[in-house]
Amino acid sequence: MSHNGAGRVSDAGAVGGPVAGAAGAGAAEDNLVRSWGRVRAALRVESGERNFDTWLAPLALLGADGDQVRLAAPTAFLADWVASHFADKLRQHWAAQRPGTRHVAVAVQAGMTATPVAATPAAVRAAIATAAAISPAAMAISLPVESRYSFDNFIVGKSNELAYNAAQAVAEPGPVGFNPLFLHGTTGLGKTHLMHAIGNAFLAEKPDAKVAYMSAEKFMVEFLAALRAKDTIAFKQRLRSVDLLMIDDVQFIAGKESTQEEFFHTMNEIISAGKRLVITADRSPQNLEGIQERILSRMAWGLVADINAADYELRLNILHAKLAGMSQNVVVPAEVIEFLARKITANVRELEGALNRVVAYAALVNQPVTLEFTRETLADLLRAHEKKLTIDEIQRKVAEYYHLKMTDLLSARRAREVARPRQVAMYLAKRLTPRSLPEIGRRFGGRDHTTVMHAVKRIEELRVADREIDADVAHLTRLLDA
Ligand SMILES: Nc1ncnc2c1ncn2[C@@H]1O[C@H](COP(=O)(O)OP(=O)(O)OP(=O)(O)O)[C@@H](O)[C@H]1O
Repeated sequence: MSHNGAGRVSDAGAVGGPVAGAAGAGAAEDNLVRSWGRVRAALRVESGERNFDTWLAPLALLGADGDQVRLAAPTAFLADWVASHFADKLRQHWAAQRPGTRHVAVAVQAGMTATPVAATPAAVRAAIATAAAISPAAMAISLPVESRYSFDNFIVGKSNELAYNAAQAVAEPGPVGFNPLFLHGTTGLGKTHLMHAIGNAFLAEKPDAKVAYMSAEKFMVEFLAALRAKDTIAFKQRLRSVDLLMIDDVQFIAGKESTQEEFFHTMNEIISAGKRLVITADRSPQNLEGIQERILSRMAWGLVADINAADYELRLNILHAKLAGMSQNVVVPAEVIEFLARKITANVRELEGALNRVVAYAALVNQPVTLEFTRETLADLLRAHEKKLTIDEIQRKVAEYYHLKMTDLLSARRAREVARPRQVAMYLAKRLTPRSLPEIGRRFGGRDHTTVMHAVKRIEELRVADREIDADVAHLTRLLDA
């Protein structure tokens, strides 16, 4: 895919750039955030909800200077896509908001969360609200929760059931046995999802309640802005008047002393007033470094629930649920779902992203989703997850599968019942490992590289002509988890 038009892809500007960073609360940045809100609103209408959510919602505003606006995308794929499909629109809408804008650069910002602070729908809604002459200060408590995250579409398994049950308890009216609720787990395992689900369920029970959700980074940015504007009293009052306060990714304030001071007092006031507090972090309180002891012990007073990596069964259930919720009419065979669940193990965000990518691409190029199509579409992602398969493992599995001894497989015997499995093993070694033909030859009893080449060719032909061999190879590939 080419980086045409707006895709003057540059290095990612720092997250601490003019908009997303702590120092970015000035009037110019406010204007920029408001413009971004309007650009996004226009794009949402123009492109349709589905396209917008898939391709444009994950973008974050990094900043602007001269004739250029800088955006960030969480993956290279998305950056490419946006550059090649939305370049003109982005440029056109930005130029309308910010005269003189001639380029919109989309940078890849690895590790960026799906909803960076400067571009969460909440921030955008708040930005639009601000544009409609609500004072920026009102943003602090008016950050709405996202309706698309609910308890209903959170899939429960062993790794997250404690967190899920605790979250439900916090959302129910009536007394809660613990406060705060502290949810922790590594990235992309559903902490933010659960927070929004709490907010939605709480508001469903008590529509007049005041609910605030914000990232710890946003807490800091707003607090520092209030400090600068000598308006901290209003900041404190706004935040402490809520019925349910949720602070996401609290590890962000590690080492930020004045913010921690304020955070500690906010926590205390909320808890002692009997309001609910939910906090998330990427690790447990005892493993958070750079956070004041008194904050840690306050957190540990409540309920600390961890979310662990999803196991295979949960990954499978999540994929089925996400697929059922998709609007595209694309058939995804069970073997593809199983393949994704087997391969993408680290976090749910990535799992969901992989499924979206395959489905969106299949719809775009009008092709059926097959295992091969999935492998090709996700080649970069899968490479990163590849476990190092060795020739030795392949030989063992093949020998076992065909009920042969290893010594036979590696011997000089040419009888068909040994020679064919040997060719299959060579073929798999070539396809599934980065080893060269001469090296594979050496590992198969010192054979020449032309023998290996011949074996690979032969099996390729047989896979087309002989169903049984094709099924054997497919089965072995699965057994090898490749
Ligand atoms: N159990 C689950 N069921 C359904 N969807 C899930 C589940 N767990 C995670 N997800 C989805 O995975 C994506 C990432 O989750 P989320 O943003 O909540 O992660 P997180 O733990 O807050 O990550 P980070 O620490 O990076 O902010 C979301 O789209 C969320 O809906």
